[in-house]
Amino acid sequence: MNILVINSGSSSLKYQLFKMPEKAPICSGLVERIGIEGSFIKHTVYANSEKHSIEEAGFIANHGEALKQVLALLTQGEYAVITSPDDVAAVGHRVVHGGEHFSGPTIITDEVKQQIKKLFSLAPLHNPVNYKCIEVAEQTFVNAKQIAVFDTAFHQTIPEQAYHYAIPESYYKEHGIRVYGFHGTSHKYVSEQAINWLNKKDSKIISIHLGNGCSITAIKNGKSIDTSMGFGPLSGLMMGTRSGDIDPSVIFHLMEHSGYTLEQLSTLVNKQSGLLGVGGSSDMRDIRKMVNEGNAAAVLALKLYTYRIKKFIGAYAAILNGIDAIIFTAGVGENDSNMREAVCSELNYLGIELDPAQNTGYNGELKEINTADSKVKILVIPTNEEYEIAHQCFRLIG
Ligand SMILES: Nc1ncnc2c1ncn2[C@@H]1O[C@H](COP(=O)(O)OP(=O)(O)O)[C@@H](O)[C@H]1O
Ligand SMILES: CC(=O)OP(=O)(O)O
Ligand SMILES: [Mg+2]
Repeated sequence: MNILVINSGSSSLKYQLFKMPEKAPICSGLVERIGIEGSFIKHTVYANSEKHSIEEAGFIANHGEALKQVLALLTQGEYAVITSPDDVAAVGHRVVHGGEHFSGPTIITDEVKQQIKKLFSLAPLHNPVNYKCIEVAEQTFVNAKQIAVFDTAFHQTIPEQAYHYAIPESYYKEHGIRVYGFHGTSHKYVSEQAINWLNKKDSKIISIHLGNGCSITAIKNGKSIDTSMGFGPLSGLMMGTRSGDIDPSVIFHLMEHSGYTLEQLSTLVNKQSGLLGVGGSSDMRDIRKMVNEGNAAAVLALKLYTYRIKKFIGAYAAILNGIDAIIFTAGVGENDSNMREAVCSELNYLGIELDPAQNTGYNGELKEINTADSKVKILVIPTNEEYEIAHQCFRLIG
């Protein structure tokens, strides 16, 4: 059986087609820099233990356009892997916000779609796009099962003291206002890899997912016990275009004294802040280039971004009462060695010591980048949300 997985991130669209139960990828690909200059698609086909990739550059304005191009690559031309829509038995969709309703992989029905729709305003960069991808997949793969796997699911184990905001209980009970947490599929996947690597079940791990969206999770014995994103994927670390933590007084102030509307405020903190708002680009590669050219705004953006991660590592070391390993993953975490070095500097008090010689020449596989004496393992682990989603879908329907 073939399972196609569609993973829409805020700046990217990733996909993989797996042959199950072998868990063998037939093809994989990604569209990057959606909506900003320099968009491109990379499509890789695996056959006879070889892989062939093609890359196409050209501005891609939104996720709808990206998905259209992906479907064309899957079904047409030299690197097509699907001859009939019925080659695909199931489509696994990453859906970012599952709210209170979903704690595991779920067959998509009209009712499920309505619930995903209700959460649009809480995950404005994700749920609308996830919904759109579901509709396109339903029209394209008419006979396939459509399955949603939610970012929020892995964080269901977070205890009350971490998920309850310090507002009256009725807001939780009646309105579902609590920490949900996101990037759960990624934190689950990389922490399981780390636990295998450590060969230790009673583990204390800090997983740092730095993509366009960024979050950090404290994981004790394989279970999420706290995470930096909250009611929506907006709080915590500084991100590509999102502010991360901000005192709500700022919002009240802008409403009261500058006449900001709800929509303007949402746009400000979701789309115009973070690396883009402070440094001038949402993409860390651009920020690095600007820093090298001496751009002061980009230098400041990098400072804020790094500082916030360090602060959370300290907090999570405290709630875990120790750390066995920290994990760097996703676009920035996997590719930006300077970021890893800056985050780990002056954390020797916590037993975190990075080895600069190990921190270079990353080849896309799990790598330990700490010194031999470091008490804490520092791991770079490529995330694979698509693999985890395919696995969960297969368990549901296989
Ligand atoms: N070589 C690189 N060096 C630094 N940052 C990178 C590199 N490659 C990708 N990135 C960063 O990773 C981000 C994309 O990460 P990804 O996890 O794919 O994002 P998404 O949140 O859309 O899923 C880009 O916006 C960019 O900031
Ligand atoms: C939840 C989230 O921010 O996801 P992404 O980083 O893929 O945009
Ligand atoms: Mg992502």
